[in-house]
Amino acid sequence: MSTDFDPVVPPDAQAHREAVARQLQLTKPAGSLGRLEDLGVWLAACQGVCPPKPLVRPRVVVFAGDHGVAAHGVSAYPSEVTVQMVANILAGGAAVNVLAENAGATVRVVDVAVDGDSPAVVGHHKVRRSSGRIDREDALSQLEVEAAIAAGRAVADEEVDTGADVLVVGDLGIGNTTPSAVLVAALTGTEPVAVVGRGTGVDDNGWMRKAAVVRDALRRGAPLVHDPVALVRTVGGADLAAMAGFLAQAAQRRTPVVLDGLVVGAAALLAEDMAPGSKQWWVAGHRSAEPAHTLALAHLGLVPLLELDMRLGEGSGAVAALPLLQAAVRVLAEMATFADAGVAGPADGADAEDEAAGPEAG
Ligand SMILES: Cc1cc2ncn([C@H]3O[C@H](COP(=O)(O)O)[C@@H](O)[C@H]3O)c2cc1C
Ligand SMILES: O=C(O)c1cccnc1
Repeated sequence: MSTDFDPVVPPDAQAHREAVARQLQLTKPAGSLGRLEDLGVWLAACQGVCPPKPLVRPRVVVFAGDHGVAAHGVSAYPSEVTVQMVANILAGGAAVNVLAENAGATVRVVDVAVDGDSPAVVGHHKVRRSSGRIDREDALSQLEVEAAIAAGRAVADEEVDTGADVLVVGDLGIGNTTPSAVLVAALTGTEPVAVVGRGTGVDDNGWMRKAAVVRDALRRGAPLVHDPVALVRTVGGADLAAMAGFLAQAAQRRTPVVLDGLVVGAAALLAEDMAPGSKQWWVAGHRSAEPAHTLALAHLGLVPLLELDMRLGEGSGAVAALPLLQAAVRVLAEMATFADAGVAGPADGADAEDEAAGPEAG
């Protein structure tokens, strides 16, 4: 079944140890590159090799889908924008395209549930047109939720099989911050008002309509919090289900993923429940300005790399962080060691070796 996952294999402990030791041999005071060092160690462990190989094929996958709630005043923009933005991404004009090009990454769009005929996207993974209006009806049928999760998994397999060495997940779909807020509230046990943000920039009246929709949907979803598939079927959507399948499958395929903001964060909560331990293969690219994103990150125990007050989606915050991953790998692989460079190491009595034996991250 599309919803059964094998136990997650953690990133490689031996490569992790070697990377921690190598960081101490490089020509810098121990620990002086801070979290950039941890990032390099994690990527070496994900690759199972130290020094790690440069990231040569970063790939961004944007999952697009519409939402029935968008017709009820929860967004500052109309639903037509979704299909129009799919075209914009395919033409290379969206923020994610520019940020991806800046990082040497390529972008793919997967139409899972766009309400209209989206222009040519590679492969057919469409589950339905728009997900159901979650405050009154289920987002998906049982067959549809299984198809959506399977689609996300198949896309992850395709990307890994064609050489992606790091994956970035993005979202596109007017209204999608509403089901995402519901999922985060349900899975973190939070009050509706604390998860409702401005999304694309709704005004006060829009915010109140959104809060009412979140409250009603949360009531429908509350009994299902221990069943992630039932939860996303009832109060999520096809795009969120596909993202969850993609995230869990990336972990199955031992491929690192950079997470984006609230929408991807909601899918990550689902994926971690579907395949516990998957989060060891993810890094949080940024902290979105959406309040529910902070709750999702805290629940997953992930600390974001960037805090730029971004609130766009499309994978933009994750792609903005991608150059840090590339830098972290190169530092660990390309810096000279004290021995190579003829630079004196720590003075006698310094405790660099103690630090090497310290607790392992990740
Ligand atoms: C032009 C435009 C480009 C976008 N790119 C991502 N989003 C983001 O905003 C939408 C979610 O916010 P809400 O829940 O308030 O509708 C999604 O399309 C998401 O991908 C965009 C939104 C717009 C308007
Ligand atoms: O954080 C996000 O994922 C987000 C925020 C606003 C709009 N769309 C997505």
